[in-house]
Amino acid sequence: MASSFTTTLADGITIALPKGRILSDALALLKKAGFGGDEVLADYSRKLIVDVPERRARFLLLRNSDIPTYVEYGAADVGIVGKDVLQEQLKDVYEPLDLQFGACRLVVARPRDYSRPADAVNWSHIKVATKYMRLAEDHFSKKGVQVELIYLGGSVELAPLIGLSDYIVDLVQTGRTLQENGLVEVEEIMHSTARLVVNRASQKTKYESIMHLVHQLRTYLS
Ligand SMILES: Nc1ncnc2c1ncn2[C@@H]1O[C@H](COP(=O)(O)OP(=O)(O)OP(=O)(O)O)[C@@H](O)[C@H]1O
Ligand SMILES: O=P(O)(O)OC[C@H]1O[C@H](OP(=O)(O)OP(=O)(O)O)[C@H](O)[C@@H]1O
Repeated sequence: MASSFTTTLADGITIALPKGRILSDALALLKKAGFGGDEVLADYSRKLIVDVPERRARFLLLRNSDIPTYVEYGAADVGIVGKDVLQEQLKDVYEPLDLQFGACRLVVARPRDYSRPADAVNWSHIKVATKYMRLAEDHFSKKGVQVELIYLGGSVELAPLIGLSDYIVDLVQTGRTLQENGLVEVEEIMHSTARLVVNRASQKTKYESIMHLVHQLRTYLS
C-alpha cells in the first residue's frame, strides 16, 4: 500500500497538520478555503496520511513539534504550526501567513509564595523547567541571569511544586493551569499564534498551488 502514497497526488500539495489542540481550527480554516476538512477529521487518529484527491491535497498528521522539520526537508510542502515552535526551532522555512488562531503567550512563572525577589536583576543561579530551551536561554541571557535549564516535555507546571525547579517557562492561554497549581506569571517572553509555513523549494516548484492556498487561506481568515 505504501507505493500508492508515493504515486498519487504528484502534482498536488502535501499539508502537515499538528495532531494536538490547533488541529480543529486548522481544519476548519482549510475547509472554508476549499482544501478538505471533514475527510481528515473522519480518519484522524487512525491514519497518519489522509489523501483527498478531489482537492489535490494530502494531509500528514504529525506531532506539533515535528511540523517544521517535515516542511524544512520537503516531506511536506506546507504546514501549520505555532509561532512558539518556529521561534524555538528556527528552521529554514517561509512563513507567509499568520493564521490568527491558537493564540497563547510564553511566560516565566513561579510559585505564588516564592520567597526570592520578583526583580530579575536580583536573581542568581535559578533552576528553570521548560520545553522551550532556546527561548528560555535567550530570555535569561539577555537579562544577564544565570539559569540552569531543565528540559521537560509536558506538565511543566509540576516542576516548581515538587522542588525540581524554581521557575518555569511555559505557554499560557486562559491562565487556569497556572492558577490551579498555585503559580503566578512574572514575565512575558512572547505572543504566539498559528502560522502557515512553506518549504523553500516547494515555493518555487509548486508556486501556483501554494500561492492559491495562501490566497484562499488569507481570504477566509476571520
Ligand atoms: N493552552 C493553549 N492555548 C492555546 N494555544 C496553545 C495552548 N497551548 C499550546 N498552544 C498552541 O498550540 C500548539 C500546539 O500545542 P499542543 O499542546 O497541541 O502540542 P504539544 O503537546 O505542545 O506538542 P508536542 O506533542 O509536539 O510536544 C502550541 O505550539 C501553541 O502554539
Ligand atoms: O493557560 P491555560 O489555558 O491553562 O493553558 C496553558 C496550558 O496549556 C498547555 O499545556 P497542554 O494542555 O498542551 O499540556 P502539556 O502540559 O502536556 O503541554 C501549556 O503547556 C499549559 O500547561
